Amino acid sequence: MDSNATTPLDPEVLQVITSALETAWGNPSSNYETGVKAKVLINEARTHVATMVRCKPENIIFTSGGTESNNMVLYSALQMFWEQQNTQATGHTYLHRNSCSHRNVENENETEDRICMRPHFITTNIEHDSITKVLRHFQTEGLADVTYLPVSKMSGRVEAIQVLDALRPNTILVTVMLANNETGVIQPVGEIARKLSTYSRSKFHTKVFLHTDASQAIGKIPVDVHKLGVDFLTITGHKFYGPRIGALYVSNPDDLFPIFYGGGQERGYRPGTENTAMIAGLGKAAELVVLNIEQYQDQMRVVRDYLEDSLQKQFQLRVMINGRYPTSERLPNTCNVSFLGEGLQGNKVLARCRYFQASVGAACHSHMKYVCSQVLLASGVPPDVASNAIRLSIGRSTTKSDIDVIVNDLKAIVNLMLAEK
Ligand SMILES: O=C(O)CC[SeH]
Repeated sequence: MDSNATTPLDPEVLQVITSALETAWGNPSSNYETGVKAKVLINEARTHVATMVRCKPENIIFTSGGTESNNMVLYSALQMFWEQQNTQATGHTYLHRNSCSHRNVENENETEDRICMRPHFITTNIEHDSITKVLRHFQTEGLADVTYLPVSKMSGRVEAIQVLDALRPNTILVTVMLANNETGVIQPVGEIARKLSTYSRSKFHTKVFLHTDASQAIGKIPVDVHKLGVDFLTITGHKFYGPRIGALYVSNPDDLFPIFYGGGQERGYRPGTENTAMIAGLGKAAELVVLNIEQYQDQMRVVRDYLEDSLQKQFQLRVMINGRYPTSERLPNTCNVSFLGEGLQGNKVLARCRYFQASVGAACHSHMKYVCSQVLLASGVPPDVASNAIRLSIGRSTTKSDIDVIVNDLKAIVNLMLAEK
């Protein structure tokens, strides 16, 4: 019941990986048969991943996972900003970042003719750490200014008008996740793209790039990069029954800069001898999504809704469904729920459940001393409710009979904990 943390390999994916490990071990850069065999698998996988997000194969770069894909976008944006400044004849003196790092434009009165501009990023306050911590690093190092837009406590979403209001002449990238990993709330990325493109060009005569981390959305809802209108989109294999690698959609590869250097693999954007078997597995996982996304989506939604109905019947006023807002859409598989009452902290309830495993929030925070989810607090969930939250995320194989077992397990544990008080 923690599919948003990770998913097992689909059996067909495992079979493809195993076969590739055995038969496609050659170096894909080698131009003899053994290498060519590997290269063919990689190109087939690229085509399947491209089809999954409705783009051309040449717009897909394979990476080690969502974190690397997100880092590539953010570091590329830094480079793009300086490329733009060095070529734009604007009358201002744009100093290189090293000469700006000691100066904080936001706190100094810069004379018009020597504006020391740093790139400006716009994001939200509910992003994954592989976005937030990179941007915090940029700020600490004086490399960029960042605006963290608060999502609405009434919808769990950020609105396009907030993005437009935050734009500055030096804004280079907007990054907003497509769906949140804890609440499942889907963000209006397509609407942001439509408004951002016209507004930034009319107001600042610059292109502001748009990225979305689609890690939690792919495999649960249809994802079409052209409908979304994004310049970059992050893909994470282990969220949709694929291997622990990832990919990055890039609308214009010329806008992408490598974050490390080596051989010419991935057209130089992501050097390193390719992980052929895992790439082949990612391609199979993508192929399965293309073939089955409607079925996956419907199955997950039916079971998730049955879960929430069952919890409300069993617990009535003692249960709160978090992340469900009248004006927002949610991923079909995510249920964030709190059992109300003193002593019913989410981690304590889960520690006593015997028939299923789940989490109180993002897996990458599980090492931290338990504090309630910052995402839930940001999304308007009161602290005493957020501290009692557990995240239940349905998988492709979760059934209604599974849900009956889980709800009965929760009922027994919560009643026991209440009786012990
Ligand atoms: O939300 C999760 O568990 C995956 C990201 Se760390």
